[in-house]
Amino acid sequence: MRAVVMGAGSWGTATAKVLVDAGTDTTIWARRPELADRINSDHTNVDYLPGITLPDQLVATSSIPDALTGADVVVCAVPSQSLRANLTDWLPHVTPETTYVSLAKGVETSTLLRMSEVIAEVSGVPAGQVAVLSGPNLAREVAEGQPAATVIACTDDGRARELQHSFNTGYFRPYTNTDVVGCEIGGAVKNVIALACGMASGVGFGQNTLATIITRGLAETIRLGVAVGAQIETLAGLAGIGDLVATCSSPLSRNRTFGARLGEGLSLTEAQEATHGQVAEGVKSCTSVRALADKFDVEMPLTDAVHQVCHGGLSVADAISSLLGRSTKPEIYE
Ligand SMILES: NC(=O)c1ccc[n+]([C@@H]2O[C@H](COP(=O)([O-])OP(=O)(O)OC[C@H]3O[C@@H](n4cnc5c(N)ncnc54)[C@H](O)[C@@H]3O)[C@@H](O)[C@H]2O)c1
Ligand SMILES: O=P(O)(O)OC[C@H](O)CO
Repeated sequence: MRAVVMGAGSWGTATAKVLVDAGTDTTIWARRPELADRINSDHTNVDYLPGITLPDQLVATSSIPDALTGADVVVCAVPSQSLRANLTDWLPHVTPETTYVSLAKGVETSTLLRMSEVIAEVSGVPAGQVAVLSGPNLAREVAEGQPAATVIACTDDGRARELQHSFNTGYFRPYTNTDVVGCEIGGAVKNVIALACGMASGVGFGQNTLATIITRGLAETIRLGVAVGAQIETLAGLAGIGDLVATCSSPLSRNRTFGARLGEGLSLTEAQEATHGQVAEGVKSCTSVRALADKFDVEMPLTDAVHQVCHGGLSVADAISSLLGRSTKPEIYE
């Protein structure tokens, strides 16, 4: 079995390392030839994972045909909003029987489709040929070989189990699940909630506030998930609460860090400049997650507030006042 990881950013590179460490024959595609050359010659990706040594067996290329021809598994490791355009370029070189694995955590803003739906629509393959890998997986920690678990979700359970084997290492433990919807909703919404946690932390609030946002963030994730067909158990698992806690708590999270910069008083443009091109998915996905919630008539006050701060000109202070000024209610409600 040969895997190709399409995208050599933080998570694409860490995932390629996992695959090689699991004994899978792996190629990584980088947009820039100089990055591919550096991975091949120095076994490093200093732009995204400085200080990490990549396995000698990892082969890099900047040629799309060379990367994709003959690949059994295509791992999609580009940002959510660019996946459709990238796939369109890749498709002529992909074998029809290929299994796709989506790493992207977002909802397409133009269509409100989840990433597995975008892959199935663009490629024309059945849903059972598309898997999702999602969990509490901060790229740097995984690349360092720190213990972590993840979920490989696919409606075709046999395919999920084959992939589980290809990604299983002594430090990275994949579980299977057939609930693709739950994994993708968990992954997309946690980025938005991490922005909210970052904002609170940037303002100077402590753990009570963060725990409140995480818990109420999970409540709105579950409301949306159930409305679109997810299983609650998935959202109580690694791709739900697991990823939510990791992302909302870690200074390594780009989303949390982006939110913290807004909380400290930086403008959206200043916060964007400070990311140095690395994607904070929640900034765009707060728009599509909010639109999906509107479509299914689901209440998501934290997502609304993040959207208003990022795209509606609301200050973080006013967002906090408006959230706390809402009418009181029972904790558990429909
Ligand atoms: N970094 C993590 O810790 C992590 C962990 C799990 C999941 N993810 C998810 O994986 C996906 C990829 O994240 P990442 O961390 O590798 O991102 P990144 O910003 O570090 O890298 C993105 C990669 O995609 C490439 N790319 C191709 N087309 C692009 C385009 N049009 N615009 C921008 N970049 C383009 C870039 O060159 C780069 O190699 C995201 O959806 C993210 O939410 C990230
Ligand atoms: O750095 P972030 O905020 O994109 O989050 C990284 C991962 O999704 C954590 O699982």
